[in-house]
Amino acid sequence: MKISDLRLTVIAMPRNTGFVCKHVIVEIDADNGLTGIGEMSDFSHLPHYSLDIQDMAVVLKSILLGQSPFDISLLNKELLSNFPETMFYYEKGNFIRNGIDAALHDLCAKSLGISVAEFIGGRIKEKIKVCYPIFRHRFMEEVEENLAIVRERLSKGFDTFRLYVGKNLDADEAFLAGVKQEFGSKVTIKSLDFSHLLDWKSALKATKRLSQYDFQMVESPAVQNDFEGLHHYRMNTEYPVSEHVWSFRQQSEMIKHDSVDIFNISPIFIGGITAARKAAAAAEVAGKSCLIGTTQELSVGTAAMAHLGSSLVNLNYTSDPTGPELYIGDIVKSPVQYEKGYLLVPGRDLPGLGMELDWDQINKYRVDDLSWGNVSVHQLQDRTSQTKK
Ligand SMILES: O=C(O)C(=O)C[C@@H](O)[C@H](O)C(=O)O
Ligand SMILES: [Mg+2]
Ligand SMILES: [Mg+2]
Repeated sequence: MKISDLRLTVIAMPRNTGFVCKHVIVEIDADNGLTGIGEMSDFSHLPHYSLDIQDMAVVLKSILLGQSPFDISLLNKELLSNFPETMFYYEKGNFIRNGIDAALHDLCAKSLGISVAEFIGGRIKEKIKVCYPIFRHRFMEEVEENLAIVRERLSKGFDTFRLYVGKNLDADEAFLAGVKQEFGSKVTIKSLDFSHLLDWKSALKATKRLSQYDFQMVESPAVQNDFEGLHHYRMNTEYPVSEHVWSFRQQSEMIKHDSVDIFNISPIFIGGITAARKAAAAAEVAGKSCLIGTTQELSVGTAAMAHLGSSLVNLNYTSDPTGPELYIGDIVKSPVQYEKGYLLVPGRDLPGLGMELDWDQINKYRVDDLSWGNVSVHQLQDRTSQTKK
């Protein structure tokens, strides 16, 4: 089997909040007539520049065409040469590598008539506990809006949530108090996510203030790549600490500095299933746990994470992929399924990722390029369409 062609299609998908995320659907054709699909998810993150999609396709074809899709390690090495790791959370080169690597996994598994989970080592679990995101409060009036989201999601079986915090601690506190009062033990707050907005001491002070309420762990309580700061924070709190993995060098520093309890591993942020498996293996060797994070993918990207999560022996914490529940639409005929707050891993009977593109939906949401609309930094940080300053 040889790779014969590649196509990239840009999608602009609004969230229920009105915030629009741009994703790129990847199709890799093989000379046996099969097509592998992948997803470069959510380019709508800082930094505020965009990539030329036509030029990206030319570069990727120069790397992939004529190659065997089974040479996944070699092709990942080539992709890494072209789109190197950086020490930055939202490095767009990782998004590119992720979409290609997922499509290669889909293509190879399809050609063998097996699912991606089987292709990467088999299934430890058939469903993955996830939590629904409550985005950051900037104003007190957002508290009631967010309690209404919890109410609505609980009615749909989501009993676990994660809260982005740190911009308005009065509102964060009011929300946590409201959850405790209205829902009690029916609702679990998995984590407070500081999103690297505060230095470690400010995050520690905020954590102590909010610790009168119930939550299980804390994520990103220091500025990016402050490995010592994460360690200082971690030594001064009883909460497990998680951090996203955005490069092997960064993960290596976090292991050396004993910065975290949990590695938040998402294929999108480390550049694919192949790289994510290496990061999970490094975590296992270092005696650390993992959770599957998210950039909030569509169903193709979410399915890739479900297959990955299914195969991990150290996936010991509630994970985050809930993208298909956040967007107003999707781009596949049968979106991934959630049941009682679990993401269901596509069945063994479905080859590859188990996803089939829906071109009616794709044509409904497709756009020409990754150019930005009129969007502000706070909207990008908090994934909101709200314009109130
Ligand atoms: O855990 C996180 O941090 C995120 O989920 C980051 C979010 O910004 C996510 O990428 C999103 O687009 O909602
Ligand atoms: Mg996070
Ligand atoms: Mg995102």
